[in-house]
This record gives sequence, C-alpha cells and structure tokens, in this order.
Amino acid sequence: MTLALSLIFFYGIAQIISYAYVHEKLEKYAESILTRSNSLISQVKEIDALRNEFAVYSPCSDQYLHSLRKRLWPYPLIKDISYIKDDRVICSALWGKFTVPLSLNVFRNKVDRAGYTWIFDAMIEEGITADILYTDNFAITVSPFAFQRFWEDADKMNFNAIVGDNNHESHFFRIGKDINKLEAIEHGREQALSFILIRACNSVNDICVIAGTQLPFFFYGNVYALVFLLSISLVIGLLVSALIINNLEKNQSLLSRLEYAIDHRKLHFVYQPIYRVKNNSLIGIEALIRWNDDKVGNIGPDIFIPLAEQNGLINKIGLYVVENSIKECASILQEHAITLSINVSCSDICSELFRQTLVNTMQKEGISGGSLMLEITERQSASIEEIKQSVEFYQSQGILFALDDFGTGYSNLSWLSLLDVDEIKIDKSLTDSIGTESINKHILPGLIGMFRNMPRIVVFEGVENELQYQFLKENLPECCAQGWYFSRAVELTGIEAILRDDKA
Ligand SMILES: Nc1nc2c(ncn2[C@@H]2O[C@H](COP(=O)(O)O[C@H]3[C@@H](O)[C@H](n4cnc5c(=O)[nH]c(N)nc54)O[C@@H]3COP(=O)(O)O)[C@@H](O)[C@H]2O)c(=O)[nH]1
Repeated sequence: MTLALSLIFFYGIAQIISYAYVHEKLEKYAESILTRSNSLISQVKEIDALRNEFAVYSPCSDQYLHSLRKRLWPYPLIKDISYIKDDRVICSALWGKFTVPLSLNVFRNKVDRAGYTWIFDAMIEEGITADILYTDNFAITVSPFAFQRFWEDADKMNFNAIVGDNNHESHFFRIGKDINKLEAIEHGREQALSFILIRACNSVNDICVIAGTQLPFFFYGNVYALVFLLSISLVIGLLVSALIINNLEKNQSLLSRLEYAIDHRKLHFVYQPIYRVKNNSLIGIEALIRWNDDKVGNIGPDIFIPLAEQNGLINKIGLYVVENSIKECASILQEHAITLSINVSCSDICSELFRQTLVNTMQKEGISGGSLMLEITERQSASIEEIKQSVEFYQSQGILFALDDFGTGYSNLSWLSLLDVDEIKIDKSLTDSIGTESINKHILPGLIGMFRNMPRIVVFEGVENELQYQFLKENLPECCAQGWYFSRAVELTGIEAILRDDKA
C-alpha cells in the first residue's frame, strides 16, 4: 500500500515538474516564433518600401535585376523578389528572366491580407515550393529557412505551432507533425485535456502564434527516468513502511509493557504540595503517576496516559491510582488536615467498579471522604448528566471534587455552572499570563474579581516565580497555589519532611 502511494506521489510530482518544464519551453517556443514572424513582416515592409526605387528601371532589364539582387542581399528571411504580371512571375532576383513565365496558381493556401495576396506552398518547380506574397506586379518570396530552426524543436520536443492572424481565421505558417490536431483543438473541433496550448500575439502586426503539444508522460520514451522513478518510490515506500511498522510495534510493545506495569504494580507516585498563598501553609498534595520501565526508562504521563486512554487502559490506571496512592498516603492523611488530590477520568467516576474500589479503599485505610479531592476535566468525554449524578454520589460520601485545567477549552464557566465542585484549579496557561502581555492577561483581572466572592477553593497551577506568587498574594490572598516556585512533585518522604518542618 505504502509502495503504491509512494509511486503515485512521486509520479504525480514528476508529472507536475514535467508539465511545468514543458509549459515553460512551449511558452518560449511560441515567443521565439512570434519574434521571428515580426522580423519577417518588418523585412517584407522594408523591401516593399523600395518598390519605387526598382520602378525607375525597365522591368526585368539587367539594371532592374541587378537592383533587385543588391537590395535583397541584406535580408536573411527573404529569398527572392520578383516582377509579376497577370499572376505570373516574369523575372526574379534569384532566377533571372524566366523563358516561360511562372504561373502562381498551384499552392496550398491563399490569403488576402493588408493589400497583399499571400500564397503558401506555391509550386515554383518540380520539388520546389515557396511562400510568396504579392501585390500589383511586385512579389516577395519568404526564405524556406525562415522557420527552419523551429522545425528542429518541433521534432525534438514534439511541439507544433501555427502562425495566423489575431482572430486565427487565417493560418499562414504551420510547423510540426501534429499540426492538424493543433488546428482542430484550436478551433474547438476536438477536445484534449492533456494537450498544452500556448498563445503569443502581436496586435500591431495582427499576428498570433498558437503553439501546442501533447503533455508527455514523465517517463515517456525515457527508460532511465522510469527506472529512477520506480527506485525512488521503492526506497521511500520501504522507508515509510518500516517507520509505520516500527511505530506500531513500539506503541504495541509500549502498551503491553504498560499493562504489565499496572498488573505488576510497577507504577509509582510523586506528590506535588499545594499551599495557601497568604501563609504558605500546606493544604494538600496532588498525586502524579510515574512509570520507570526497566527497558525503556522514564516514560512521562503525558505519553502513557493518552496511550492508555486510546487503548482502553485508562480505567485500569484509575483503579491503580486510587488503591495505591490512598494506601501510600493513608497515615499522613489521618495525621494531618490535608487533602490528597487524584486525577480521574469521567469514565472512572461513572464506573461502578471504581466507586466500589474507592469506597472500599477509604474504609480499609481508615480515610474520610474529606481527605480526598477528585480532579476532573471536560476532556474526558461523558454525558454531563451522568457526571453530575456521579459527583453527587461521591459528595454524599464526603469526597471533594475539583474542576481541573480551568481556563482552557476543556474546562470553563459552563462546566462550573453545571457541576457543584469544591475546588477550581486554574490552568498554568492563565498563571503564566501574570506579568506578561499575553491575551490571557486580560482575562485574569475579571477572574480574580469573580474568585474573590466564590465560596470555593481556588488553586493556581504552575506558579513558577516570585512575581506570580506576589501577584496572587496581593490580589487573592485566600487562594492556594502549586508549582515549581514552591516545590516540584516529590516522593512521599519529601512530603513527610515538609509536614515535619511545618509542625516544628
Ligand atoms: N489520569 C491521570 N492523569 C495523570 C496522573 N498523573 C499525571 N497525570 C496527567 O499527566 C499529565 C502530565 O503530568 P505531569 O508530567 O505529572 O505534570 C504535572 C506537573 O508535574 C506539572 N507541573 C506542576 N507544577 C508545574 C510548574 O510550575 N511548571 C510546569 N511546567 N509544570 C508543572 O503539571 C502537571 C499537573 O497537571 P494537572 O494534572 O493539570 O494538575 C497531566 O495532564 C496530568 O494531569 C494520574 O495519576 N492519573
């Protein structure tokens, strides 16, 4: 599959590059033909302006022919100048005087234009044709090499071109092998999506060049390009497949290692202290799960919690956290008036097994509901009605609730109005705005005013510096805070040490 996609991708890229390349070349091709046509018209006009000069000599006399030859010499796009009478060439600079006047009635195409009659592919002699324009008794023969070099490009690049008037009612010069197709497409008689058409016009001389070519397949006639395309697609396809397989295997093995770690109690906890700002007294701790895998090393909860959520392991983690963190903290919770905050998912709190496990663990460890704070966010999708009922059940057991990540898209005022929570945890992104010029900064003063009158515990998360701490102390002294300014998350022994210091 990846090989096929890779092939399609690279073929598509190659085809786009090929199109751009051919388009640019064709544009230049049309422009050069237009330039050449303009030069030809200029040369025709210049020679035409000499007509009166020739008229002083007797037609086809030696002086007349000499004068024609002399004047013809500097014009590379003009082959011959002739004296004609009754549509017959009597003499010319190139041929001299014809013994039998040359009739101009055998030709491919005849066009009347700007006082001239143009005849294209007029028969001069067996095997010799030429494009001639004439008026009165004066004719000019276009050099057969005037457009010669464009035939080389036409053969090499498969280009075609028509030189015609602006409306393209009359076609003068035709270059290329597919010229009939180009004419048919140009006049709307044929449709060809893969045919590139370019138009280059000059309104002063009333000429337009239409150039066209069949869009080539990238590898058309080019085996090396095809082999290159297939090789690069193969290599990239194999690399992408290997990466995908590797990633899947890694995730799979990480998932099975996580399940093993849960089942064999290999996950452990660190606790981050939460303080009341006005007097720096410890009011609680937040349990944060950690995983140090024997083989992979430390894996952060920001990696394995979403992995567990996506693969149906989150409830197992929820049970693990409840059983083990409560058991671990039981003695300090009994001895001190602090709460243990636990992150739970909405599906956890709605599960009957979770309820029973939590209540049983509390009873077994001798912990009252008021020592526990369950932190929820809107991220975990479940119906609000179901969550509301669950919250009411836990609250009937005396358990406290916190709305986590408040101020982000996941947790906001609408949830606050729907759930009767005991604590609001202000997300770090809002704390970060203290003392900065960020957009959130403008939200903060309004929230501070609101929190002052709110009968709930307000905890600012992610307090990292003195400025943030002082701001909270001055504006909201009753609020609580946690963050690296106070302490990073530490092992339980670290919390015990803080509690001992507090007592002393
Ligand atoms: N369902 C469960 N989710 C859990 C549990 N334990 C953690 N988590 C969630 O994982 C996310 C990452 O958590 P973690 O790496 O532990 O980061 C926490 C703190 O270390 C960090 N923090 C705290 N103070 C600061 C600070 O000052 N600066 C700073 N840059 N980071 C800080 O914040 C994380 C706590 O976030 P929150 O939960 O929103 O309070 C995270 O989403 C956890 O929720 C678990 O047991 N179950």
